[in-house]
Amino acid sequence: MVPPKQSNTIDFDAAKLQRLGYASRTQPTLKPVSLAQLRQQLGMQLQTSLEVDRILDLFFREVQRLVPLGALSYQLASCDLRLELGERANHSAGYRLSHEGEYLGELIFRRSLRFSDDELGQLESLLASLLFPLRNALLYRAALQSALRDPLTDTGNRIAMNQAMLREVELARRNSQPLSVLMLDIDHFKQINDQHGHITGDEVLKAMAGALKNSLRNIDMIFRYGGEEFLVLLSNTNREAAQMVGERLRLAVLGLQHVVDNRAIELSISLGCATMLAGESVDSLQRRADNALYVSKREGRNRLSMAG
Ligand SMILES: Nc1nc2c(ncn2[C@@H]2O[C@H](COP(=O)(O)OP(=O)(O)OP(=O)(O)O)[C@@H](O)[C@H]2O)c(=O)[nH]1
Repeated sequence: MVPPKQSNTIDFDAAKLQRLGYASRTQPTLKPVSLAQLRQQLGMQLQTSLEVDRILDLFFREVQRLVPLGALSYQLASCDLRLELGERANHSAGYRLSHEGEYLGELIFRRSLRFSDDELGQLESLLASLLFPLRNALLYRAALQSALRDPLTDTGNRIAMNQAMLREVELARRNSQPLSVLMLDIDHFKQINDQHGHITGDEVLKAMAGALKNSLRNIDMIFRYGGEEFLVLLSNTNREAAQMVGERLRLAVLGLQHVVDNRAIELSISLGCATMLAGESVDSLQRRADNALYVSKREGRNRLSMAG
């Protein structure tokens, strides 16, 4: 941990916190305790979960038995983790967390009153109880993620795809929202492998996945379900919007300049799109998108076909 610095900050993010629903969350009043008691209790409580957000939520709640806080924010950019709890305020004390040289993220306490030196000492002491549970939760999260991701393209794998399809179909049905699926496949990929070798083939796969991801919204999900086959799940997206996204993806890949031996490899994809029908099953939705992809291949490739 590096020493804290107090700072006065202008509260640009309060509106965002409110939107996320954290601002209105009221904290139950817990009985005050001594520092030693709280450290002991935290040591046990924080081991009851392996979820980062649950651990930080517990920590935020418990610490306030000793030091009143307005908000706690945590971020670890390398893991795409960002968490905001409570209501933001002007005064902050920030800590860079690390454990045996391993960086565990940045944690900031905030409130409207300045922190006293005593309070900062207490916060630092309590932070020590957070390090082990937080590190374990981060390791667990990384293990879970690697079980669900394709390491070459950093997209979801087939297991993640099956889980997401079930979840999104159920959510779309419950919320009466549209859901669309795009299935896509690189054209003549075998030729690329045959002419330039598998390593180049792998590089093309990576570059293509990157181009697809850059053309999607954060909430869209992309999975590699076969060698050179990808599925994109577009939540809350109707047929017309999905058709636009599909075209955007097709053009993004067409515009990719992948150069090997001073020559650009020509790349294109074929796509099939289906939008969920009332009461439709996961299998049927996927099958209709796959059939549409087959139509695109049959009709000459480098095109998008919409399922009827
Ligand atoms: N480099 C590389 N190649 C792969 C990977 N997975 C599958 N492939 C190759 O992808 C190629 C797929 O070939 P096909 O199914 O014939 O399809 P295609 O050549 O793309 O032809 P169309 O889809 O009909 O346009 C095969 O040569 C596989 O070996 C991978 O992870 N890396």
